[in-house]
Amino acid sequence: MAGLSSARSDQPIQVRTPAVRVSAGLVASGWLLRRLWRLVVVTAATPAALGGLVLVVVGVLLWSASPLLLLGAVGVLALLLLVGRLLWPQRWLIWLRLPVRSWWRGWFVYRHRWAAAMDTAGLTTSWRGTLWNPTVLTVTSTLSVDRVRVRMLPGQTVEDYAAVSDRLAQTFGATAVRVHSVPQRPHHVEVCLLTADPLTQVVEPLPIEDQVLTAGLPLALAEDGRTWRLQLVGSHVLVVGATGAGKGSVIWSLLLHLAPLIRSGLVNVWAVDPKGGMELAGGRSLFARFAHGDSDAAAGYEATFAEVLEDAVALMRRRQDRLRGVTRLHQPSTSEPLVVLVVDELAALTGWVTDRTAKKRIEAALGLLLSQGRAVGVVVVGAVQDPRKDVLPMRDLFPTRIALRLNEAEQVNLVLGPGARNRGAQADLIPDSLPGVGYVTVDGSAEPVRVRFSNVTDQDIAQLAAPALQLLPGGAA
Ligand SMILES: Nc1ncnc2c1ncn2[C@@H]1O[C@H](COP(=O)(O)OP(=O)(O)OP(=O)(O)O)[C@@H](O)[C@H]1O
Repeated sequence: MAGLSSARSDQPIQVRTPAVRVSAGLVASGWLLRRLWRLVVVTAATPAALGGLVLVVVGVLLWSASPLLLLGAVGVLALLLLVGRLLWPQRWLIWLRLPVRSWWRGWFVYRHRWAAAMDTAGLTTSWRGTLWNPTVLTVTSTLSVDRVRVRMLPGQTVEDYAAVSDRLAQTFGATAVRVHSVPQRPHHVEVCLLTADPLTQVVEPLPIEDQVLTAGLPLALAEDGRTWRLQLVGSHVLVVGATGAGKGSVIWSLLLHLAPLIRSGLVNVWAVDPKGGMELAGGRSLFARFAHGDSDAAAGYEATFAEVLEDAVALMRRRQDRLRGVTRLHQPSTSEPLVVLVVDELAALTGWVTDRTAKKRIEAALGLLLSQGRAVGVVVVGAVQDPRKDVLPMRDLFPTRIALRLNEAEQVNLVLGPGARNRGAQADLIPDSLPGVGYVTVDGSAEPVRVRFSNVTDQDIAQLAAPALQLLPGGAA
């Protein structure tokens, strides 16, 4: 063994492998093959490109048979497209117009200008003398937004793209750019470029649906044209907005979609309207409890609110006793409905209360409900104008937060969470002319979504609160 150790040499070991010499022709063919393979993959993965290719091949075949045949085929195709558009406008849009638009904008707007745009936005990297660009993976267009999925360069983060969103918007002629991470794809980022704003139009109440407690309540339209749904079971909802921002439309949209469930007994709404009942009185017939303050009450104006909240805490505790060890999330039923505590002006229960005893009772009850209520089917939906901590100390206990028009830029992060404004939630820049427009964040998904809540008119409210019409045989009311 001693021989082995004495065999060690102090000479450096040769670790560099000898260079393999490859002919230039081989390298060029390899490069060409890779490019061809990529073209095949991209064509096969893009229905519009595949369809275009098939059309070109058929066109060439027909032309070689007879030019007249090609002309006839083009005429028939144009007629079919026209009929399809008239008879099935939705399918025409989804199957033809949007794929073609995605393909067109993908190649001629984004990939065409991508390298220059990345360079001027500072998103390229130089490494060992080569300039590297993030890669565009896919482009999907709707009529109002282009979603560009990008593979980031090593070392980049989603925040790097969010920081230059204004530059990207200017480069590609978009009205705004939002940047999202992609779940389970840490190397990818989704850059959403807004080409038109569907939220400048007033949104009519969306159709009433069954199963909204599981699918989510369709309360608003998102800027990408999709319906935004509120998952109420298992969440508390905070709505913040300056005066006239449209907080009322959020609460009334919610009540509109809950109304059938209230009538069937699956949901109980307890309404607290500290503004003397001015805002919610129209929905009185829908509420299991309605506290609006009484200026003649012996115990004081705010004592009624404390009482309702304490009753909700007592109910919550009874449910906790029953459900302990049975389930971790209560499922609403007619025997044990979801209790939705709607508070129109939370500040009147927290910051502005003068009666110190009532204030303590309210704060204790609200804190208990917000920290323990959602698992047992007691949820709070609260609206407030001012999100500061001294007005609303427990705002972090709301998993769903909605920021309508706000007065100051600093308020955005207070409501939606740190970094929300950098990610595009500019709630302080929402104009007065767009009530009901706001940004929403839900715990667990970092990106704020821009939406417009449906506008519920006084007429809708009057109909909503009217007792359900009894249908007589033959359909007459
Ligand atoms: N989603 C909406 N779409 C269109 N108009 C809306 C919408 N929401 C509210 N409005 C209009 O904006 C105005 C103010 O709305 P609303 O009363 O709901 O605001 P608010 O935030 O509750 O204000 P305040 O705090 O002063 O009560 C109303 O005239 C209403 O018609």
